[in-house]
Amino acid sequence: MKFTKMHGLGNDFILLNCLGGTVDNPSQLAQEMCDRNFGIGADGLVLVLPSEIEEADFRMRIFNPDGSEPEMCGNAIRCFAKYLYERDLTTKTNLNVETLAGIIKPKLILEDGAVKLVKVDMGQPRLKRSEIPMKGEESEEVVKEPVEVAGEKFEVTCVSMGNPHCVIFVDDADEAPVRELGPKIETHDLFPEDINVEFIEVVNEEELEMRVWERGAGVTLACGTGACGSTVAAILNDLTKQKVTVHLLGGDLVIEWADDDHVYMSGPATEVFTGDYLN
Ligand SMILES: N[C@@H](CCC[C@H](N)C(=O)O)C(=O)O
Repeated sequence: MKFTKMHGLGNDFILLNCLGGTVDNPSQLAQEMCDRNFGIGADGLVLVLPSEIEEADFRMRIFNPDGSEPEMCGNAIRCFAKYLYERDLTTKTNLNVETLAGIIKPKLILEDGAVKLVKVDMGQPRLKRSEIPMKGEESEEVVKEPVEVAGEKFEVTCVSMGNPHCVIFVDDADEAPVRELGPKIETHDLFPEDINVEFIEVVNEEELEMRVWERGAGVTLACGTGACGSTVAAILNDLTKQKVTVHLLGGDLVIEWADDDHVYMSGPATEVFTGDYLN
């Protein structure tokens, strides 16, 4: 089985070209291929699929290393768009991609014919409690809500970018208890579909420092939807301007929650190698 290994700021993926037919049991395959000791090793398995809906050019499915299927992945969709363009599978530089979070629109920014950056219209953030989803009485937004985890109290701001994010503001991102609290918050009773957890230090009005624990994956070097959700959370808390640079362990993303209520994410995508998986 031919595969391509790519990453977006160190958040790494295995891409499979399924334009001619999909794979059996992608959930199982993701668990095997993403294993860093017994497989190729990755934070997710991405299927490149045709779309059957008229407004979309292609369809992306992504599976976490634990086999679960999230609605969206920001870093993967930049890799997805670059993969299609560089393999001449499309000539379009503006794509409409069907995902479980709706149609997401990556735009390739070229320099001397090569893909330099990908700017993605990630759509509107969903703020209602039921949209995140989060248990409890319905509210228009979940901002600075007290939550008790492992005997400690935290204030959380929650945002859905198609997939769910729980944002906690901290004084020092490097000291954030990502590995200790991440898994406990991920599976907290409040979140019926589990949740991604972002620890955010506000550097200034235009910069955030982020550490992330991803649902179904654990610590990763970057999370695109997480950077978008965290920017929205920072703005809801009056902490930053509408456009910020988010510093992640793997590099920087520029995120803007624009006047049209859409969130825009700009960042790189990198191909690392191709191979043949012997299964
Ligand atoms: N790394 C991703 C998000 C991948 C999905 C996530 N683990 C989830 O379960 O929602 C990104 O770049 O957005």
